Amino acid sequence: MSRADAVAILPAAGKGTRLGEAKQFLELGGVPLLVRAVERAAACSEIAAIVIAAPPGEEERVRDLLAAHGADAKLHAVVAGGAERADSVKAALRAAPAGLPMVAIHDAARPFATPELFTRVLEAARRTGAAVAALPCTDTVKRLEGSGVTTVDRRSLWLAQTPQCFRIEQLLRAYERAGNDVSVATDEAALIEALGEPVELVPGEKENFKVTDADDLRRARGMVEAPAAVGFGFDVHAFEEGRRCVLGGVEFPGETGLAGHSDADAALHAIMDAILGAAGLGDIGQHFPDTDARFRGADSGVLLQEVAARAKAAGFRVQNVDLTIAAARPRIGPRREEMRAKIASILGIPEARVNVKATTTEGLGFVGRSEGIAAQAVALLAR
Ligand SMILES: Nc1ccn([C@@H]2O[C@H](COP(=O)(O)OP(=O)(O)OP(=O)(O)O)[C@@H](O)[C@H]2O)c(=O)n1
Ligand SMILES: C[C@](O)(CO)[C@H](O)COP(=O)(O)O
Repeated sequence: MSRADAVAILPAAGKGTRLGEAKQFLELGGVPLLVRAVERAAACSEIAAIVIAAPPGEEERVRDLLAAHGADAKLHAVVAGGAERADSVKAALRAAPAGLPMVAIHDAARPFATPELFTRVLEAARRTGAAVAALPCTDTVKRLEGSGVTTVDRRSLWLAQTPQCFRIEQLLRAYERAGNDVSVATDEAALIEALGEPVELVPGEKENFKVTDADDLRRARGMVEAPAAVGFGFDVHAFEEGRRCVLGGVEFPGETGLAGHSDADAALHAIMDAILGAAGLGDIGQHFPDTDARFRGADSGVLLQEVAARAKAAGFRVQNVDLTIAAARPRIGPRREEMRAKIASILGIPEARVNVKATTTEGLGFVGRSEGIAAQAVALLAR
């Protein structure tokens, strides 16, 4: 029968040595890892209260983050964690509310455990005293000793996850018995095993992996973030006698050019804004301000290349671009394929992924009156 008899403890005081930075505050799709882990525990109806071990000095930050994400409904306390995982868990246990006989310990670095997994492990722990989510080993396991490799019988091997659930009195007894040896235990169940008492293994979840290194972080982000992003760009430049006419990276000799700080290529500017928009990087004015003398007369092709590089640095690759130029003159049609090739080569993508369209606006508006040129573009970027 289900009952709210458990406190969830989330150790979140680690330093993220293997990742290269503390990971509990890193965001997955705009939500910090720790907040996601708390949300999963809190969604289990059998969890009545949550205690978090934060990096010392970051307790307030953790409280504020949970409140900001509306994830603090079951929060009972945030305490300062310790140098080792066991120190953090013990500090949290000391702050657990009285009257709850069960504890579910769950890594703040496991953001994808389902609430049902908490329920299943708690049910087993009420039966056995101690239970752990774990996955059977599905790869062949090798042992390397010196230069000798042998194969280990995997049929009895399981990979432990969290939640790990216990009767609180039993876990406290295990800590007491372990004394100073506690820091060598990489999980809590090992302490119960050391007492010679049973631990039940409950089938875990493949998605409940621990974010330990950079590959794990990429995988976690891939699970929650959209695989692609779309952006829209729009630009207008007025004609100005005496300037070169450059559009879509192609020069139109003999045609009146456009006014602007750079070469005023409205078409490439629209593409740049579409890419920046998809990557969430603002607009070209922020990247190449017209108050900066370095961009006077700049080749917009070079700027577009730089924009694609900045989008790539932010984790995006341009997939395709669709451009529409609104111009009474020059005539775009005869130069369309040249423009496609130029844009594709600047972006480093096949020509088939660049489309160029043109309209004269049927004589209407500022374009129709030949006062200037407008360009619109959409870009699709993949992560
Ligand atoms: N002194 C510590 C060490 C770890 N943890 C927590 O225990 C969980 C599992 O630890 P791990 O994945 O190893 O995280 P880190 O200790 O941060 O990573 P690393 O070992 O690479 O430094 C994490 O939620 C981590 O914040 C903790 O509360 N206190
Ligand atoms: C508790 C644990 O997540 C079970 O797999 C694991 O042992 C934690 O180890 P870490 O080295 O602290 O990441």
